[in-house]
Amino acid sequence: MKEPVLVAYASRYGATREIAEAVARVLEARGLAVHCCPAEAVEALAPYRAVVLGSAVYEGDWLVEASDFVRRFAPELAQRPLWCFSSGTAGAAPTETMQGWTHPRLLTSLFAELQPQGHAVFGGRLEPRRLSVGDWWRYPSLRGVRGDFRDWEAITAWANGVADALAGSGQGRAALEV
Ligand SMILES: Cc1cc2nc3c(=O)[nH]c(=O)nc-3n(C[C@H](O)[C@H](O)[C@H](O)COP(=O)(O)O)c2cc1C
Repeated sequence: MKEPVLVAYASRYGATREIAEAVARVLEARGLAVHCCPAEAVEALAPYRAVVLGSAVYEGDWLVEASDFVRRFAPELAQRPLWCFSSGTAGAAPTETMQGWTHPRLLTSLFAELQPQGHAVFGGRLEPRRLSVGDWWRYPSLRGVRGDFRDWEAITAWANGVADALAGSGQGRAALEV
């Protein structure tokens, strides 16, 4: 059996974890061995043939667990096919911070260096009753924005694109964007 694909995620309230799990299920259904876990739990990339890394977006950036993952494993990530996805309310929320958000600010240079095969931005989930008091008060412009904006069809299609690329050349250079 080929080495597994790692699906690593950073998630504060579970929405991004569930997207990562859906991506992992699609890859598994396509016959790939997959390991899906929180980014901070990954100790080495040596066992993996490819990496899918997803993070929730908070105040315009990825969560620190995902940024740390990229910094910790930059040399190994440069040697493997890498796909990234972000989950946020961008597009669904009428706030300046979120509109037009596409890439994590702090990671722009690292993204240029690592050249992921694709970076998808998926709608996330924002349920005020789930938020910590800190998050609720820290981001007043979010008030009034609520709902589950995750598009499972788009997520499944993107994951199938990742599987296609891995099955095709073994490296999959095709850029996949949603
Ligand atoms: C305090 C706070 C800040 C947020 N900032 C952004 C943002 O800048 N851009 C965005 O698209 N979504 C933003 N969101 C929405 C979250 O990214 C979205 O709810 C995401 O799906 C949460 O994922 P999680 O449950 O995995 O943590 C923010 C949410 C909160 C509570």
